[in-house]
Amino acid sequence: MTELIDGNAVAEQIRTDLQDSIETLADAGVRPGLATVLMSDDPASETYVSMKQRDCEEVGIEGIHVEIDEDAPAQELYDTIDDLNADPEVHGILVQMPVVEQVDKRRVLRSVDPEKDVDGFHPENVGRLVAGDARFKPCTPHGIQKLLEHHGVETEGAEAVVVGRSDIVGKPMANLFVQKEPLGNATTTVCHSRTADLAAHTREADIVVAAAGVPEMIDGEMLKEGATVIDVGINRVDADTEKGYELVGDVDFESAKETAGAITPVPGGVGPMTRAMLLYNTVKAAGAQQGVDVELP
Ligand SMILES: Nc1nc2c(c(=O)[nH]1)N[C@@H](CN(C=O)c1ccc(C(=O)N[C@@H](CCC(=O)O)C(=O)O)cc1)CN2
Repeated sequence: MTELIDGNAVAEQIRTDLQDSIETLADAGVRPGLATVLMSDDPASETYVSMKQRDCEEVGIEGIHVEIDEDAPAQELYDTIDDLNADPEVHGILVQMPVVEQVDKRRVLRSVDPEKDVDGFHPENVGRLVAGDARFKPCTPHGIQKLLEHHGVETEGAEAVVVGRSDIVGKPMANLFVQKEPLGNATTTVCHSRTADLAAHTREADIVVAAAGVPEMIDGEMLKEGATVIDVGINRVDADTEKGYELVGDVDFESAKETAGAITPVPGGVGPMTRAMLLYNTVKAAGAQQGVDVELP
């Protein structure tokens, strides 16, 4: 029987477990603050940011949302980041990606104070992750590690294939899998758009992380029997539904579940975990900045 890896359930558990740390901070007079910044009219980005703000409210984090017109000069975004860096009530800053074309993405990543960089995208934090001394693990790959842990999936000695090499998922996921630490120690291959024979790699994998952004590109024939399949893709494809689209992953779920031992659904798999780990990083940031020892789940 194929096991369904329920991201909503694990995320709910993490939010519940974070309550103790949030209370510890409250006892010290600290309310964690997370600023989300959106400079885009992409409907998916708007959805994600409002979900993140709703999560903050639910767990007792102060959510601050800044929306910048997508046609505004890039300087408005750079100035906003400077203001949030200087605001002592803001412990975490997240600039929703992708940013509009007039903005220099690398400048944005460099501008966020590394101690408030709850995405873990600042070059200093990327370097620390690679060096095995992560300050903030990027939310999606960290969430995937938590899913694997909750479902007892062994990474040590496993063959892991990461499909996709994005800065947000593919690269940090591969870096976490190769670390000499729990939920690491995997023999890791990164496949991408120029990989000659993708299926030859995925068929050897005990763990497949699909993060290429191509709807349903991985099917059951491309998998090893019993593999754990983590689907990061959240693609909106036209459909005859109320919203005019449906969400599909990078994995063809119906086909893959015939071969996989365990699999995440879309929606309800990795997405909720990305949001839960953002709360986790915000609580961690608040504790570090205010000198309060918080125990994290
Ligand atoms: N600054 C960042 N930008 C982006 C990140 C990130 O980690 N930091 N990741 C992605 C997408 N993402 C976060 O913003 C994200 C994707 C999906 C979900 C989610 O909860 N998905 C739900 C379905 C939501 C829906 O109905 O559309 C699910 O899968 O169940 C949360 C966050 C890009 N940008």
